[in-house]
Amino acid sequence: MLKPTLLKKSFNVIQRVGKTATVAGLTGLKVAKGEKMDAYLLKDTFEQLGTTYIKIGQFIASTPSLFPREYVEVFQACLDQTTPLPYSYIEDILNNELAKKGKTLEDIFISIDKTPLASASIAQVHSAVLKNGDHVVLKVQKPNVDTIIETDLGLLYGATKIMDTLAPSLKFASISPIIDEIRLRMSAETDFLQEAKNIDDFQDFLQKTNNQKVVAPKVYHDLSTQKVLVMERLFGVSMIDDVAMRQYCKSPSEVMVDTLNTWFASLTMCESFHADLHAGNLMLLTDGRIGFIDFGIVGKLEPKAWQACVMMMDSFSREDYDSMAHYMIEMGMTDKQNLVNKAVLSADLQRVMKKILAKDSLFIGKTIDKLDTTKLKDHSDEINQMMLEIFEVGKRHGIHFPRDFTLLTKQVLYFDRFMKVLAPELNMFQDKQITIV
Ligand SMILES: Nc1ncnc2c1ncn2[C@@H]1O[C@H](COP(=O)(O)OP(=O)(O)OP(=O)(O)O)[C@@H](O)[C@H]1O
Repeated sequence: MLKPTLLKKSFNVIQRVGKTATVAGLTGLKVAKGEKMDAYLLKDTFEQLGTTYIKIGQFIASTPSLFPREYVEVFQACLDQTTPLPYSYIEDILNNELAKKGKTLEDIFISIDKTPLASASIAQVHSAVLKNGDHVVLKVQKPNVDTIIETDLGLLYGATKIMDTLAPSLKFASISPIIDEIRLRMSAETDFLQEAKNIDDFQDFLQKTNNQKVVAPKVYHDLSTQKVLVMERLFGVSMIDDVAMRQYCKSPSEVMVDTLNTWFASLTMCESFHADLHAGNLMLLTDGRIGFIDFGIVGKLEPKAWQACVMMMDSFSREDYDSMAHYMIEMGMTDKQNLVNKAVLSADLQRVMKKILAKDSLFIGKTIDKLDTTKLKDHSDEINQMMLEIFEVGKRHGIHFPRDFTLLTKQVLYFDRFMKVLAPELNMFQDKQITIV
């Protein structure tokens, strides 16, 4: 039974999300000054409301094309760490899932550590040892996560529809596609068989490219189900900790170069690319190799779209706006290609970009390739703003970037953030050690 307070909360949230989304340019409005405080309040509310809202919060953080910068920034700190569930709940799920395979815990494990390695909103991770002596980790989906998400999203969707009928002028309809998108991402994240496939694809790619520097944990398919993922346990340190990393490598910067080269290569050579590679999902192993973990969120990009994206950035660095417009059209969805007026788009890009470049002394009179790149890293804000402006200009001209381009942008911003700690001297797009295409 739905509690009225829950329903009220949902309406409250939808109202706030509605404001966020409409403010964000769906209606072209600008964000008011007090908006940052609102963003903090909303983030706190989401953290309290649990799984679905935390995931929505993370969606906001990763979709600068849709939400105002204030919200994107504040939601980047949306915490997905929860108080661990007592092991008895996890054991119940393990028993149920293994029973589907005709197995029992006693058949398979010597031991399972009851203290989790990690506990987030969707899953809890425990280490264990198999009967054959292999060290593994068990990623176990928390009870009823799928039902909770479906109910919450259903409620939000329903609330949107009601608001839409009652107050059509508020443009709540624009939120339904957002909820659809979140539902799509969440259903992928709650299907561990899909995650297992993503890991397999990545391992095929490593093998195909003869990459000896990076690994992903081997999946134990015969023990894995939609709710339990059994994987090889990797031993090492998280790349959040650059001091700990130095025990196993000469320079974190070299590790960063190998990480970036592998990820960029995966964009065109792997079935999918890892789209949630924050420093916590990267490990430096005790043997010096790099471990990619947590393949719950992946993206797919047509090689042609990625090539066009790189060419677009290149055109921008040469201040060649005609060429920039050409590649932007190539990147976007093709159905309206013929309707986009390239000359007007080019002029629009030139106007907007020049305005941004003129705002900051760092950029005055310089093309990107002539900038002091050490300073460039301190200006990621301006770079983010440029990305947002490119999205905006595109939108005005009817160009819709590929869906997974948002995931790609988010990932690049992630790299940008932790490179500041691990490799402050490195410039992702200019360093000769890094191969982007
Ligand atoms: N194969 C592995 N070997 C060693 N440790 C692992 C492995 N897989 C996961 N872990 C540990 O468990 C933590 C959580 O795992 P994972 O990121 O897959 O779960 P999650 O629920 O998606 O978490 P989050 O949403 O915080 O990224 C990792 O940060 C890491 O510390």
